[in-house]
Amino acid sequence: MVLFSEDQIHETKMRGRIEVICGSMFSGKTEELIRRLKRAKYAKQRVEIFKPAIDVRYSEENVVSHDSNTIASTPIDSSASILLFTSEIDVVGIDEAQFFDDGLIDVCNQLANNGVRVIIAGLDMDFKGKPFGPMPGLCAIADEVSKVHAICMKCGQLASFSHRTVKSDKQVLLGETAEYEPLCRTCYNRAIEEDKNNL
Ligand SMILES: Nc1ncnc2c1ncn2[C@@H]1O[C@H](COP(=O)(O)OP(=O)(O)O)[C@@H](O)[C@H]1O
Ligand SMILES: Cc1cn([C@H]2C[C@H](O)[C@@H](COP(=O)(O)O)O2)c(=O)[nH]c1=O
Ligand SMILES: [Zn+2]
Repeated sequence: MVLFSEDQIHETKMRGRIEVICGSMFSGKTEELIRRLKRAKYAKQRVEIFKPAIDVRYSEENVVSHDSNTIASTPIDSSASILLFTSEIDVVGIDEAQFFDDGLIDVCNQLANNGVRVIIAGLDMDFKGKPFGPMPGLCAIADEVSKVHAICMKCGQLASFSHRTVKSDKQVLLGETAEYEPLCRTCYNRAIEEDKNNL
């Protein structure tokens, strides 16, 4: 699998395609998204970046990684708004895609069919280990999916799961290290068993 995109044709030539960067929290999705978008800007491409307006964790306007890398973005409430901002655009970046409606799948297909390179970052699974929002559909239509991993906070192996450490059953609960920890499959299953026993 090609983990990081360094393909000259994909990066600098006008050709519609969909790239998905997915994984658990703290796996480097936003950093990788920002890296690809900054490279597109160096290549003098016209770039537009979107995030869900509900994601006000680090900034209302910018896309910001856990390591404080940042890039300016347009916060929007609905995936349909993306089409209003993307005439004359070469590359579209979307962060926290799991929070968008399912209409995002059609929007991304339309953009790619019109020659736009679409780069999407999002959580593939919620805290219950279930597929999150439009992410499975986006993975299905993507030309390339990069699954990235955090480091398990309990054993140091690669982590694919986001364990919620506070009591809440809502699917959407914004948070960082005070609310979530990335865990590998073994440590996640153990933590879920412990959570059940502590109810
Ligand atoms: N357990 C962890 N494993 C890996 N990176 C971590 C961990 N905890 C904190 N980080 C930090 O998170 C950064 C990745 O942040 P970010 O790109 O925002 O991730 P994501 O968008 O996937 O949540 C890493 O560079 C590192 O500084
Ligand atoms: C697992 C999980 C996460 N969230 C929230 C928590 C954060 O605000 C974002 C994920 O951000 P990151 O850039 O991937 O670290 O999503 C949630 O609402 N529900 C969940 O199940
Ligand atoms: Zn582990």
